[in-house]
Amino acid sequence: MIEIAHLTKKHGGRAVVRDVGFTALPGRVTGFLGPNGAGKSSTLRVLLGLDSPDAGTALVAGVRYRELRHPLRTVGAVLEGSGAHRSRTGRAHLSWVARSNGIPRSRVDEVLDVVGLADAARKRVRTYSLGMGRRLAIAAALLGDPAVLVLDEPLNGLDPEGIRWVRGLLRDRAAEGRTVLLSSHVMAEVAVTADDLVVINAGQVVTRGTTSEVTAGHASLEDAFFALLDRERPC
Ligand SMILES: Nc1ncnc2c1ncn2[C@@H]1O[C@H](COP(=O)(O)OP(=O)(O)OP(=O)(O)O)[C@@H](O)[C@H]1O
Repeated sequence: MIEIAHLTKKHGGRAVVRDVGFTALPGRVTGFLGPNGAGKSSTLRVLLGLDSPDAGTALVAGVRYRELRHPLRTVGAVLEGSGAHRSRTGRAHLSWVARSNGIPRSRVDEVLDVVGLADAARKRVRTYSLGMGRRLAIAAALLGDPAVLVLDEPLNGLDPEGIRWVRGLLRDRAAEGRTVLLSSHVMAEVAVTADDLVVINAGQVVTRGTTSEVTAGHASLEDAFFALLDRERPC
C-alpha cells in the first residue's frame, strides 16, 4: 500500500506540491494524472526517497522509503530512462542491480523472460529502442519481486503495442495483489488501465476516486479531466 498524507514539497520557496493526500491500494492500479508541471514527478520523488518533503508523509508498506532495509524487495520504481549505463549489456545491468540489492542472480533470467528481453540481453543498452529501454527499466523494478510498483509516465513515447504490453503487465501485477501506481497524461490509456484515479493540478489533488466515479457524467476521461481543470481555473 502507498499512503501519502498532507504532502508539501517546495522548490526555491515555491510549493510545487501542496497538501497532497491519497492512498494506492493493493490489488488495484492507481492512475496519477495531471498536466505537465502539475507535481506528479515531485510527489513520486518524495515517495521514492529521492527528495525530502517540506511537510507531510509519503509511506510505502507503512514506512518511509529511506527506512526500508531492502527497498527493491518492497518497491520497484520506473522513472525516466532505463537507468542503465549505455555501454553495459541489459543482462550486465540487471546483474549489477541484483547484486547490489542482495537479490539472487537467478531472478535476472526470470525478469528478462517476463519483459521479453531474453534475446536482447547480451546487446548493449545503447542499441536498445525506447521501448526496449522501458522494458529493461521494468525488469529492474521487478527484480526484487516487490509488492509495490511505482512508474512515472511509463507509457510516454511507446507505440500502441508497447502501451498494450505495459498495460497488460500492470494489470497482471495488480491481479496478483500488488499495489501499482502510475503517473501519466495519456488519458485514454489510463482510463482502460487504472481502477482508481488521483487527479492533480498546480500541485493540488483536484479529485480522486474509482475510474468510473471520476468519469461519471462525461463521455471520456479526457472530458472529465478538462471539466475538472476548467472548474479549478479562476474566473
Ligand atoms: N528540482 C527542481 N527545481 C525547481 N523547480 C522544480 C524542480 N523539480 C520540479 N520543479 C517544478 O515543480 C513543478 C512540478 O514539476 P513536476 O515535474 O513534479 O510535474 P509533473 O506533473 O511531473 O510534470 P511533467 O508531466 O511535465 O513531468 C514544475 O513547475 C517544475 O518546474
